[in-house]
Amino acid sequence: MKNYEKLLEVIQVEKTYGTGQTETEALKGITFDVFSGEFLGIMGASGSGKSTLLHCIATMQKPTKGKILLQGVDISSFKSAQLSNYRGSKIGYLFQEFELIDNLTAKENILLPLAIHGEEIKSRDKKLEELADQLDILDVLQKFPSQLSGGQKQRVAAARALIANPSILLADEPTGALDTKNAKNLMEKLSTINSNDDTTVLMVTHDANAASFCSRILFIQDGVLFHEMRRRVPGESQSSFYERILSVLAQLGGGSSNVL
Ligand SMILES: Nc1ncnc2c1ncn2[C@@H]1O[C@H](COP(=O)(O)OP(=O)(O)OP(=O)(O)O)[C@@H](O)[C@H]1O
Repeated sequence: MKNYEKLLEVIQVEKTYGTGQTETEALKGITFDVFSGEFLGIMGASGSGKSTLLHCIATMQKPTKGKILLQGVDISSFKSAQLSNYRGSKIGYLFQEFELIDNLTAKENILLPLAIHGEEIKSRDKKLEELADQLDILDVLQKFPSQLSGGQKQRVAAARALIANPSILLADEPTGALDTKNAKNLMEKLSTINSNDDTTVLMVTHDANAASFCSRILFIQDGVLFHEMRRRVPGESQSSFYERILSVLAQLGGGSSNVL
């Protein structure tokens, strides 16, 4: 059994966009912890605030109120060098639409975050090889994004998000642009990396299949926490967890569909 430590604390976070008639309260005071080594899912209907939450954690948005602490330190207190370190090596970000750079090879895309942060790239050769092996992209490293399948593109993007050894991988709908087979393949690989390397993952998803790989799921409704569910240990099967996820989604208004 893993020894979980508190890695991230989200404390009463509120986020309001716009003012007056255009004002939208995307997050209305949300509180939860993320423990080191866990695979945490965030689910909720469209517009419930999931991406806003991830953007606040990634410092792409600033909460209107509340705090986010990484290992006890308020991320809003970071000055530019700390902020750059946080964005460059404490968090990794995996987007729905891959966001690879077309005129760089897969390998160059993966190493880009290190180049941006002025790291000695050679020292990461071992990490690159290890990730490429884990994500099954060793034979496409010299190819350009246009020469890759959607599944390969997302696995390259995952390697890029993980190359700097982040404390936490933030994944925003990582299977959203993939077919069922590639989605399952990506989730299996992320799940293995999560358990073997103890990489903490925080993943927003609409997809109950993808969510069934998580160890815990937070359900958000209208900017607040609606429900929390944990995969039973030891040994709840993925299919049993999947069925329980579907039943919560149904309460949230998702009907019998596996996608909200
Ligand atoms: N930049 C923005 N300016 C104004 N309103 C915004 C902005 N971004 C999001 N919103 C609003 O905030 C609310 C939450 O949006 P958010 O994108 O966080 O939801 P979500 O749960 O990720 O949705 P989806 O599943 O559709 O991606 C929505 O009402 C949305 O219209």
